[in-house]
Amino acid sequence: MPRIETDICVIGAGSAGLSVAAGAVQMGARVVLIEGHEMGGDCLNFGCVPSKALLAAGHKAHDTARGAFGIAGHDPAPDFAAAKDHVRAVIDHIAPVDSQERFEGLGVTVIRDTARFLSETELQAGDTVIAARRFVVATGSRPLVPPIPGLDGVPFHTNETIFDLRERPAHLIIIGGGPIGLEMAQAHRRLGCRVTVLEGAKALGRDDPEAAAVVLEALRAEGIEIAEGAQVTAVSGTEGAIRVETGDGATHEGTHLLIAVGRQPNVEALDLDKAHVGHDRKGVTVDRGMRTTNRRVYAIGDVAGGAQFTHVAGYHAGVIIRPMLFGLPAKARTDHIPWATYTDPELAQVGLTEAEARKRHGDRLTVARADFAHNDRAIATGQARGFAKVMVVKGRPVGATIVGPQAGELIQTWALAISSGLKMSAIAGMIAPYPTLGEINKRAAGAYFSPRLFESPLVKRVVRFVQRLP
Ligand SMILES: Cc1cc2nc3c(=O)[nH]c(=O)nc-3n(C[C@H](O)[C@H](O)[C@H](O)COP(=O)(O)OP(=O)(O)OC[C@H]3O[C@@H](n4cnc5c(N)ncnc54)[C@H](O)[C@@H]3O)c2cc1C
Ligand SMILES: NC(=O)c1ccc[n+]([C@@H]2O[C@H](COP(=O)([O-])OP(=O)(O)OC[C@H]3O[C@@H](n4cnc5c(N)ncnc54)[C@H](O)[C@@H]3O)[C@@H](O)[C@H]2O)c1
Repeated sequence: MPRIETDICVIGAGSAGLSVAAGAVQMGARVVLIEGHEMGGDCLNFGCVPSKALLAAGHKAHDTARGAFGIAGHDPAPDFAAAKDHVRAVIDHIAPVDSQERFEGLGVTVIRDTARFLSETELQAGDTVIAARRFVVATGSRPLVPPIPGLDGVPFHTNETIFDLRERPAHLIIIGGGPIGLEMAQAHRRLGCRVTVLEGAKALGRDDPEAAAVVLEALRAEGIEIAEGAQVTAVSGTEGAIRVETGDGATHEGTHLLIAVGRQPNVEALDLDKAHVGHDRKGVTVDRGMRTTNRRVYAIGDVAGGAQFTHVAGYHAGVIIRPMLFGLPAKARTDHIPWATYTDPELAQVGLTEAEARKRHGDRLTVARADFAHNDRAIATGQARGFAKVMVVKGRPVGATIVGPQAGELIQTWALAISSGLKMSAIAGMIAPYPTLGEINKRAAGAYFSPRLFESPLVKRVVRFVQRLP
């Protein structure tokens, strides 16, 4: 049996594994990368990339249909299969960056097979045994398929199959009102499908409720039916005629079904027990340095059971490079991680939500806000709905929520402020070009200072005193 001795063995060529492999090999380590399925993992093949490409097609159809500013809209008759061609073309465009050829060109040994541990220091992929100084488990997650009665006898889609569907579903029922469910709901609605979302609790339940409400109102106004508190209890039917029953006694009928109720870590195939790597239902158990219960083994990205985003997977990779390559300590932070849901309007968050900040900081919290209704660029472009609010403690932001146009871009100001410990004065003192959507951030910072300036008796006394001077 072939045997490889290496410095670092990475399992999984998704966002997390690719980032660590590319970084480590370019800094001089010998790296083996093992991938059992598609290079690029979920984000490229079944996640971020296809979902944003499909949303882009949907947004284009919507804008064409709507018209505005004296320009007539017209029925774009969206070609569903052509939209899927766009999705495929986008994946193909990006794929070379994540490809086996590119990584081999960097000097990584790539093995295309499923990996499983043999012991604390060795694993096997295909017929090759790999012994490594350090292992990185970056095996990601897959869609959770809940044990709903009847589901095993009904055809359904997940994020792993929905992007291959080339015929437009007449009526798509989506179980789950999280980011996957709602992004897919809007993309399909705008491409001409009828869409029903069945959410067992609150849609976008991890986000600020006030901001989530803005998104939900916009989606409902487009004709997407969103039922909250609608836990799915039974599914029946065949392709083209699906029936879904919910705990509130309602029955929903549609032609296609998408399951989007969360994720499940990919741990089963790894034989983690043989390596003495602890794990549970949420994923591999890690400490703040992303180290598992076996000190030679790290776990990063979705499989580590924390926030499940591509940028978090990349961040984890950066955190473990320090100890693995340089023997230096490193800990992952979570207080500065942003995320965005790419519906129209977008919803973005970094740090604490208002409710979390209130719970943690009580009366020390100030919430500063600004509305897109007063942002001249948003008004000019007909996008003046939504707001930014910033949670501030002792003059520094501890969280920010933005719902509105380009929220995923705009949140980056606050992501920088929180990750670098900047004060609100840094944002208030920044000059933003006029007229930009980004002015909303400066305005929110200004809103933090205005009561302190305009409602302060001390300020007024000082001003009156200075005015008496010659
Ligand atoms: C529909 C959808 C939309 C999303 N949109 C966004 C978004 O807009 N922004 C964002 O930040 N995040 C988004 N995400 C989340 C993002 O895709 C994940 O957080 C990210 O892909 C996690 O990267 P990862 O490397 O941890 O795992 P993955 O990308 O899942 O990669 C893990 C890899 O490991 C391989 N593997 C598993 N087990 C083994 C084994 N035993 N041996 C060998 N190989 C193995 C798998 O085949 C896979 O290629 C989205 C997810 C979905 C599903
Ligand atoms: N824009 C982005 O960054 C983006 C986009 C998509 C996905 N993601 C990542 O993927 C992860 C998974 O997304 P998701 O939307 O699948 O999961 P999620 O956990 O965020 O949402 C799933 C929803 O399904 C509901 N649900 C569960 N069981 C149900 C049932 N039987 N009936 C009705 N509703 C039920 C839950 O209450 C929940 O609101 C996200 O947490 C995120 O990390 C990110």
